[in-house]
Amino acid sequence: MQGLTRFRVLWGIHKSFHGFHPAPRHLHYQSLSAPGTTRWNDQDTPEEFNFASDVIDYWTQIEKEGKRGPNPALWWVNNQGDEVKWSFRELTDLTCRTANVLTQTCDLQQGDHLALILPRVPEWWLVCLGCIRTGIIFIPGTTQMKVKDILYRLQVSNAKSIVTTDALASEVDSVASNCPALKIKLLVSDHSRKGWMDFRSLIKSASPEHTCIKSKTKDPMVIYFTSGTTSLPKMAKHNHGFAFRFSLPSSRKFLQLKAADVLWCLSDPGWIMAAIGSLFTPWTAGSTVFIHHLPQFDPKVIIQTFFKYPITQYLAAPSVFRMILQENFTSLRFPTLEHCSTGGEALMPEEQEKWRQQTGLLLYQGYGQSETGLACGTFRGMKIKPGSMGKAIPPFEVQIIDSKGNILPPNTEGTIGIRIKPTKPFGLFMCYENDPVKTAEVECGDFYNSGDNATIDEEGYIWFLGRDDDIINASGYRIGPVEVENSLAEHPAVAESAVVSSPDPVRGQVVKAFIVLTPQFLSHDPDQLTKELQEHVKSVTAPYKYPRKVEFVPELPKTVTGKIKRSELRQKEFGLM
Ligand SMILES: Nc1ncnc2c1ncn2[C@@H]1O[C@H](COP(=O)(O)OP(=O)(O)OP(=O)(O)O)[C@@H](O)[C@H]1O
Repeated sequence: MQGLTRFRVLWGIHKSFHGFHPAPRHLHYQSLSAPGTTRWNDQDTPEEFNFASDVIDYWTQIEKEGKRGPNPALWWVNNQGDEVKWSFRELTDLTCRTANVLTQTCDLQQGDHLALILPRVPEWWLVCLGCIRTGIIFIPGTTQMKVKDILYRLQVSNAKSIVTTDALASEVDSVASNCPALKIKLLVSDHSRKGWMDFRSLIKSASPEHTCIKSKTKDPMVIYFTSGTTSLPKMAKHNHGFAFRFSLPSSRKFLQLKAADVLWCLSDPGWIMAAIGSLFTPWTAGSTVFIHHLPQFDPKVIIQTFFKYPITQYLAAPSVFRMILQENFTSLRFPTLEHCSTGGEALMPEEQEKWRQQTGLLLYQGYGQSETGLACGTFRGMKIKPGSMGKAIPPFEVQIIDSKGNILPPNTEGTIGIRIKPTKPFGLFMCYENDPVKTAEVECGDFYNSGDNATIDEEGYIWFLGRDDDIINASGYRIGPVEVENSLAEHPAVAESAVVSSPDPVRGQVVKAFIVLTPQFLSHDPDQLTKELQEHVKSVTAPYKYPRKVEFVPELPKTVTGKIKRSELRQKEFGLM
C-alpha cells in the first residue's frame, strides 16, 4: 500500500480539504531586507505573522493552483518500511484538526504551555503547527530525558499539557503529582493508556475547519530549554518573529533551498536545530522535509538512506559527520546530495577536509544557540575558511565585544555579541522565561552576550575559541579548548576529546585532555601514547597549548542533546563534585 494511502487508512482520514485563501504574504516580505543588511529597523517589522497561515497555507494554495511540483511537504520513513508522505494540503488539513483537538477537546488556550517530547514521528510536526495556529506555546524536549529531567522541565515551565509516547508516559505519570500545572496528557501511540488522551484517534474525529489566530510578530510562540552545558537548562522564549526571520532573503540565502529540494535534518526534535532545519527553513522555501525515524544513529543506515531517497540537502551535528567519517570510506558518492551543513558544536577543520575528500562535498558550518537560532554561518557558495563558523546572518549584527560591550578590533579575542540596541532583531529570544535576572545578565551594553569566546577576521569570518567559562588560563596564556581538541583530533588515536583546566601546585592551572581512543589504539601503552599525543599537539599548534595532563576515558559526560559537559570535568578536577 502506498505510504500516504496507508497512513490515511491508518488514521481514517479522507481527502476532504476545506477552502483556503491565504495571502502569499511571506514572499512579499523578501523585499523588506536586502542581503548584506546588518541592522533591522523596528518599523519594518510586520505587525502580524503566523507561520501556519502565512507560509504553510500559502504553499497549500500554490499546490491547489498546480504551481508546485509533486514532491511532498513531509516525507517520513522508518526502518520497518513504513512511510508517510504529506502534501501541504494534507498538512493544512491535519494541523487544523490538531488545532481543534488542542483548543476544543483539551480546552487549551492561547498562551498556555505545552511540553512536546516526541521522537521523530510525524505527529511532532502536527503539534508544532497546531500550536502555532492556536497560539499555544510549545516547549520541545528530547526523548532522551530521564525522570528528573522531565520533572524539572514540567515544573519550571508550568506546562499545562504534555504530548509524548508510550516510552515516556510512565515516567511522566510518576512525577505528575508534583506538577500541579499539568492537566492534559496526550499520548501518541497505537495503544490507549489510563489517564491519557489518545492523540491519533482524536485527530481522526476532529474537524479540519479552523481559523488560525492572528498572531502578533512579537507574541510568544515557543520556548527552548538550553542544553544545560554550563548550568541548569534555561528557558529561552521566542516569538513569532523567530519563524518570520526565515522568510528574509538573508536567511534564505544560507541554504538557498528551492521548492524541489529534499532536506534531511538529523537533529533531535527537542533541539532548536530541528525547528531551523526540519520545519521553518525548508517549509518557508516550499521544500520537502525528509525525516528518518532513526531511534539510534547508525552511520550505515544514514549512508543507505542517501542512496535510497532523493535527498539534496543534509544538516546534522558535527558528531554525526564524525561517525560517518569513522567508517573510513575511501570514496562515498551520494547520488543526489548537493549541500551539507553542520552546527551546534565545534567542527574540526580536518573533519571538514576529510568529508570533502571522502564525499566530494563541502561541509558548511553555522553557529547558534537556543537563544539566537542561527547567528552566523557559511552561506551556500561562500568561500569556506576551515575552522570558521562563517559570517553574521542578517538581521543579526554580530561583533566581538569586551566585558563592557565595546566592539573589539579584528583578530582580538572577546565574546560573541549580537546587537540589541537600538533595535532587537527578529529571531533573537525574548527573554528567559520567569527569570528577569538572568535575562538582564546577558545584556552587555548594546549587545546580547552569548558567553562564547571567539575572534573575527578582517573579512567578517568568526572563529570559535570556546565558552567563556571553558577558556583555560595557564601560566598567563589564555587557551581555548577547541584549539587543543582540534589538534588532538588530527591524531588517529583520538576518537573524541574534551580539554579543560586542571589545578597544578606549581603553575596554578594546566591544560588537561580527556581522550576517548579509537578502537585500534585501545591496547596501546598509555604512557607512550600520552607522550606521542603531547608531541603531536606541540607539533601542530603553539607548544604552550599542549596538554600536560592526559586521561584516557571510555566516554565523555554529555548533555541530553549530546554536548560535552566540560564544566563537569573541570569541577571534578578542582574537587568541586
Ligand atoms: N558551530 C559551532 N561551533 C562551536 N560551538 C558551537 C557551534 N554552534 C553552537 N555551539 C555551542 O553550542 C552552544 C549553544 O547550545 P545550546 O543553546 O543548546 O545550549 P548550551 O549553551 O549548550 O546550554 P547552557 O546555556 O544551558 O549551558 C553555543 O553557545 C556554543 O557554545
